[in-house]
Amino acid sequence: MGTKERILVSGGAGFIGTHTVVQLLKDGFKVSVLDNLDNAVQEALDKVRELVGPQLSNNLDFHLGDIRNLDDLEKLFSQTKLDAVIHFAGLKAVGESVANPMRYFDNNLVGSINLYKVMAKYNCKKLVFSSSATVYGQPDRIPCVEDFELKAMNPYGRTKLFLEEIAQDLHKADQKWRIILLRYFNPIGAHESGMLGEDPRGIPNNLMPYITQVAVGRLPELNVYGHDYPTPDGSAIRDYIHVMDLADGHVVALEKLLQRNDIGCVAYNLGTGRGTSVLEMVAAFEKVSGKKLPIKLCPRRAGDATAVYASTDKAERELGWKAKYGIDEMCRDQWKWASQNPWGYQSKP
Ligand SMILES: NC(=O)c1ccc[n+]([C@@H]2O[C@H](COP(=O)([O-])OP(=O)(O)OC[C@H]3O[C@@H](n4cnc5c(N)ncnc54)[C@H](O)[C@@H]3O)[C@@H](O)[C@H]2O)c1
Ligand SMILES: O=c1ccn([C@@H]2O[C@H](COP(=O)(O)OP(=O)(O)O[C@H]3O[C@H](CO)[C@@H](O)[C@H](O)[C@H]3O)[C@@H](O)[C@H]2O)c(=O)[nH]1
Repeated sequence: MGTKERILVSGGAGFIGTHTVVQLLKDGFKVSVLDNLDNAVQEALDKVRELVGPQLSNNLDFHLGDIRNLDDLEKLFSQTKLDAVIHFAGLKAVGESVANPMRYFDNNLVGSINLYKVMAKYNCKKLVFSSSATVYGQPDRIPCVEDFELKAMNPYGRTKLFLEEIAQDLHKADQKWRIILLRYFNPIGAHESGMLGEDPRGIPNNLMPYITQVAVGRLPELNVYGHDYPTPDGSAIRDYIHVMDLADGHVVALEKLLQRNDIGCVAYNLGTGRGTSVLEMVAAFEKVSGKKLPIKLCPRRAGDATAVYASTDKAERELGWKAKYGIDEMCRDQWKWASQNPWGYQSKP
């Protein structure tokens, strides 16, 4: 297979980024990763290289840099011809964004605007953007359909909402832009090899990393936030999606972006279309890991929705993409990663 275009993957050392880079390299793309390692480590990209082997690793280069710094972007774009960008770089902790909104506006908004300026200057106007189901706010109806009204519930969500609107405006002003906005539901799981996975810094905010750290003994028990929701078991429902399905979704979106000139600026949900409750997730994880997870039933977490899941029709119809994996495979791969790497990419501190 010959090599294809060169893709800039901003934030490519992070959780979703590393899994996507593996699939891009395997698909024959050349990849330049730009990451400031704010929430990632170099070792993650070493694992990517190990996974794809020495030959495909030649198609991967890493640039330590920050999208808030125009010089870092200029340096990269002036030295390398980039054909498209998958833009993952950003901060994503909802609670932190409430406490420190300026950090989120600076990193996610200013950083992305810088990136788009430099992309335009170097005539690289093909973009896949990491949006989020957070743009649906507390949806009035489920499943969430792409043309629902959007709303932000917190500063993190506001950055995603603004960035979707900024992308629409960019395209309105200059039709050479081709932009795909991917709204991820709840990405979990890990590469099936157990070599790549999510490695959050500090105490995890999200359900699956928390469950994992309880299972390996790093945390004593799981707090289940809310057991009085109007759902069958009283806990909240989300649409969890295997990170490898998500990675494949990026590859198909990118292929479409490169092949078609009638993309415009368009949003797709990436989810499975199925909802799973917190307690169902605990049970599924216990089954694959053989570990009993101590849980504590706690009050609802402020700002959480009762039930959120995706309509996947549009992605199926227009991208030809559908998630392959279910909850059991997500838990299996999450456990493989965690049991092989209980302290993530680095050894026990
Ligand atoms: N994981 C989720 O639940 C989820 C859900 C919806 C959307 N998203 C979005 O997907 C994207 C990737 O998420 P992830 O889960 O892989 O997170 P992550 O934190 O693992 O990856 C983000 C990467 O971006 C890098 N980064 C952050 N700020 C940067 C900057 N200014 N310059 C250069 N690099 C920078 C980080 O070091 C990290 O490697 C984010 O934009 C996130 O908001 C994630
Ligand atoms: O220790 C925990 C952590 C979470 N939960 C619950 O588990 C569910 C899922 O929570 P979490 O994993 O934090 O995901 P969300 O709150 O759905 O938000 C994630 O998914 C959104 C949609 O993609 C993104 O926008 C957010 O950035 C990302 O954190 C919620 O009901 C939480 O209350 C617990 O019960 N205990």
